[in-house]
Amino acid sequence: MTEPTRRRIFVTRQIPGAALDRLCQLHDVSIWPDRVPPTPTELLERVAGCDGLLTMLSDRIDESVMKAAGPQLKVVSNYAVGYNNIDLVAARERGIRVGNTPDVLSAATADLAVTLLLAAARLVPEASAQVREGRWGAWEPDVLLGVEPAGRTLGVIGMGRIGKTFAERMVGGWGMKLLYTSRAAKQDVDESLGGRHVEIDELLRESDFISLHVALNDETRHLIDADAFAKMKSTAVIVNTARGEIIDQEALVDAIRNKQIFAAGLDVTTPEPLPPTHPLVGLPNVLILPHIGSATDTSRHAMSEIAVDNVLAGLSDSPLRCEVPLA
Ligand SMILES: NC(=O)c1ccc[n+]([C@@H]2O[C@H](COP(=O)([O-])OP(=O)(O)OC[C@H]3O[C@@H](n4cnc5c(N)ncnc54)[C@H](O)[C@@H]3O)[C@@H](O)[C@H]2O)c1
Ligand SMILES: O=C(O)[C@H](O)CO
Repeated sequence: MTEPTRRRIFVTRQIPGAALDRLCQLHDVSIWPDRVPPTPTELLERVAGCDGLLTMLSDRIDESVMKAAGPQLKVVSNYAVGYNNIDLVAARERGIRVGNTPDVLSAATADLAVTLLLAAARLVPEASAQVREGRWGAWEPDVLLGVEPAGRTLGVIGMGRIGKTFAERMVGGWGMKLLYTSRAAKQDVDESLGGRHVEIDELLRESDFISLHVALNDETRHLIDADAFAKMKSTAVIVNTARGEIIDQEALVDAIRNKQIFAAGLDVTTPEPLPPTHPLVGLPNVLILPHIGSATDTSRHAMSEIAVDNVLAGLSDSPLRCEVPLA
């Protein structure tokens, strides 16, 4: 019996768990050894001759990368649910399947959005800094007064898997009233969470807490700009666990400085990493985390399994376990 053909795979970072072992047993796998991503030039060099790529959200997989890989490239498996780093049009034109890792990270990411919302609303970054830096003078009745979510209005922008998981937590736990935007009203959200599908302007005006859960694409880039901040309440808290580019960051800096909104909690920024000298970093009522939404042991192991399954399916010309539609 002939051995199945071993294919060439490039994996752009070491990933948690044992899933890669399955790939290595069947194929010739090369894994980028560093903790920092390959540069665009290094990526072009490393993909040459590959049949499959297992990529991270920080790798830009555009036409030049697909071309550098060669016409035998069958599959790009992204280790993320978001796939804004991949040129889907170029993939479709070249007959390359694209995979992602949905669902298994929804709970972890929704939990982090809750964390950001509560921590930003209670001014945790500044409170913590006061203790660490020896600026905590005394217990005082009127400093570091935050805002409470209970019974207030929550605006969820993008009612997909994570948006809904987050809304369940905030409506169930804090009795929040729910407004949301999405391409269409969601009957299950309206019925189970008392949600109301609204236009974005109404959501921006009425919400006390706003959380972003849309995918990044041409329609959502800078969706939250200076005009949007101008519509928000001065007591509003905004949370972003989606993608940094959905917020116009200069407008966010102005909105915080001018007290147009109360606070912000960000897991995602532009660029990533955000330089420590960036004006957002110095603002006491902005909490910034290093893109850790899916960073739990459970989620990342499950993402590894799906990402490897996606590569294996793509190499055998089968539908992927989680396939991004290209049409
Ligand atoms: N911080 C993190 O670590 C982390 C982890 C997971 C996901 N994410 C981000 O969260 C996003 C959402 O993940 P998900 O699993 O909920 O995806 P999803 O596809 O289930 O939800 C995204 C929602 O955005 C909506 N949407 C997309 N484009 C839109 C547009 N132009 N106008 C209106 N609505 C639009 C879709 O209809 C969908 O309901 C991902 O795309 C990713 O960018 C971040
Ligand atoms: O899109 C995603 O999956 C996140 O940004 C990282 O898990």
